[in-house]
Amino acid sequence: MKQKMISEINGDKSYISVEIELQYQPDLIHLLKKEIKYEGQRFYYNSKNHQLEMCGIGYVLQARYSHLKYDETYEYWQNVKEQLEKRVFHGGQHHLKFFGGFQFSEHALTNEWKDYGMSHFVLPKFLVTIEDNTCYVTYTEQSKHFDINEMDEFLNQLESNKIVMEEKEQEIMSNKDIQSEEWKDLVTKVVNLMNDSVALQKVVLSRRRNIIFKNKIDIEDALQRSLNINESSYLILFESGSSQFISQTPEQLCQIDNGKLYTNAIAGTILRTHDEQENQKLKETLLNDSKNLFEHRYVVDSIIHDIQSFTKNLNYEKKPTILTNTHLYHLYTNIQADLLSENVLEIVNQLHPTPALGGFPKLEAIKFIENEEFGTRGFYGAPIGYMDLDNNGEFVVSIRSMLVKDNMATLYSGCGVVKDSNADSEFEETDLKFKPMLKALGVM
Ligand SMILES: C=C(O[C@@H]1C=C(C(=O)O)C=C[C@H]1O)C(=O)O
Repeated sequence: MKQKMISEINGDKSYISVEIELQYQPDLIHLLKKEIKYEGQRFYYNSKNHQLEMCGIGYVLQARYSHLKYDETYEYWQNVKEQLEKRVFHGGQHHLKFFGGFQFSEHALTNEWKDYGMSHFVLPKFLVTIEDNTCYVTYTEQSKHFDINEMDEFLNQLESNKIVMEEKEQEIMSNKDIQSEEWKDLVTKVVNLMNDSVALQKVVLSRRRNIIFKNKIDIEDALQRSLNINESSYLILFESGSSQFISQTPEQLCQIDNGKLYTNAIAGTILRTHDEQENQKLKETLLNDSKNLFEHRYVVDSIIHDIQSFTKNLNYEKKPTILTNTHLYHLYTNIQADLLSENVLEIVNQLHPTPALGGFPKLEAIKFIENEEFGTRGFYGAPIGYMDLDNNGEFVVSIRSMLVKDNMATLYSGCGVVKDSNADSEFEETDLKFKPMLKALGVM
């Protein structure tokens, strides 16, 4: 059914944003495929409980900085909001969001990541949001370019028949770990260092795998495969220029919702088997394993320390529970508090990186990673998410992720190293953490 815009809008503000409610729910992966002409300027976001799915098509503006600029990005969004004329053609709230992320740490921008700013947020021209089973289409444009016919064209495209998405067999030219032996040596080096001195107690070390295909990687196929697995995980795509970053992460950094902060600690891992009886034992083992509990404790304590100055009424379970992924069990603790600050990005900045991705003590661990780890993390393990018009928002820790460029994918995975760690078992754990992206690529 075609939706008609009811009125012309002549605002004198810099941006105009109009929103309608659709009477049906389009398939957003199909939509990305249909809007391939916007490739390089699209994002996709599916929340962990799958209650919020959205995709951005075309970028009206991009706020990008060559440094980590949390405050500036927040100010930028406040300014855009002030210059925005909003119209909603339904009774509810306006769904426009400022989407983006901050790279893992302040490092020299390497070639690999140069399509993205160190801080990089975008305002979508078209945002399609499916929330609580209702679909909204939001069209945003600079006032001087605002053309309601563009919205009509977009709605027509959205309504047009589903396109056929046939998964193509992809021929692999090469599939290689990057510096795997050196990585194991690095794990052993850290373990020795930790046994000699207590200065460093936990460091998360990451490694990469490079897969080259004969043809260009089909990103919509990759997203569809990830969705089919139906993990209790987020699914995110963030495009810029000729780069496409994907993460299927189980890990939330924080959610800010009307003055409340929700965050969690995920750290401590055991590999699942196919035998349910064996799995019950594994879960018991994980819940009582001192190495894993120790790793987990650091993350919980550090989060609590980091949020103390801007929260009150802190609430969390004193004992972790189990988070189940397809191949892994993790230790998991939910943390909630009332917020004293409404600056979402200040909170993101305080929390990132938790020792689940950095280590403990935080600064020493980050320094170690900067100096010793091979390659640049870029958006791997970094905060990616959105802020809305009410300054609510959600950011994830973008693990189980990869950077795709044309026919090449670079996969990232890491694990916490403590003084009892063993290089071979950490290698095996990181191998399993590649699996979500290998599946997305149809490699397994
Ligand atoms: C670093 C990663 O995972 C993190 C590290 C974990 C661990 O060391 O046990 C568990 C979950 C994540 O917080 C990754 O998946 O790359």
